[in-house]
Amino acid sequence: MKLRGLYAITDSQLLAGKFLAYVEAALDGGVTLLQYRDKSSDEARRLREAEKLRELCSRYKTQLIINDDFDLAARLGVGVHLGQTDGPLTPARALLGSKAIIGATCHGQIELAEQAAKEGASYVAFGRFFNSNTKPGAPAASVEMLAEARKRLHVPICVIGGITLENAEPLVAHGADLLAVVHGLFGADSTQEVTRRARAFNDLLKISV
Ligand SMILES: Cc1ncc(COP(=O)(O)OP(=O)(O)O)c(N)n1
Ligand SMILES: Cc1nc(C(=O)O)sc1CCOP(=O)(O)O
Ligand SMILES: [Mg+2]
Repeated sequence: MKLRGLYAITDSQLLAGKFLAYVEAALDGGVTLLQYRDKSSDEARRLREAEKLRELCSRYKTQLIINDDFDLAARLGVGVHLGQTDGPLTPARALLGSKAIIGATCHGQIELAEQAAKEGASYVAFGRFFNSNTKPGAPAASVEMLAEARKRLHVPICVIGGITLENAEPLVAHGADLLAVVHGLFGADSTQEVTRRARAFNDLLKISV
């Protein structure tokens, strides 16, 4: 099945004290991929939280992706997202198996995406498209590049970086399959608002949940 939909990404600071409640609210509104992104080195907590997310995802039939750490992904039997400095795709694919979802960061460079697709990436991620609270220093990507990438690539295209309900539409119109969002989804005042936003992102992608 082609990967398309809302790609929710967790943020340990933003979700402090409301982690599982906000994640479940998002899943309730419809999430195709959920990424566990925790940049700390507290391995025991990371394992505990990832296990809880795996259980939640299995209840909501959502695919869990671990950021950076393919050993943790292999331990849990889930997918992984790898940046340009997080290790090569080929051994990750060998470790996780042919069915695992493996994503690759490609910044604003179509050549990186072509290479990642050749090495077996399940989706390629371009960004940052807008100013991002979560990762302000990420390299920039443009809508023109996205349109060109759509013509050249046959793998699902994920977009990331400062995406909100207000600015996502042109990205969908220019070929994005997956909208990867932290603040624009979880930076909400209530669980009800998280669910409403998730549903609205799915409406933008014309996905019925
Ligand atoms: C879906 C998605 N796209 C891009 C990234 C960024 O990955 P990376 O460049 O490795 O940076 P960190 O997230 O690890 O700080 C991502 N995580 N997810
Ligand atoms: C983790 C990440 N990677 C990016 C990239 O461009 O590669 S932007 C980003 C942060 C996404 O969070 P928000 O939706 O809050 O901007
Ligand atoms: Mg990374």
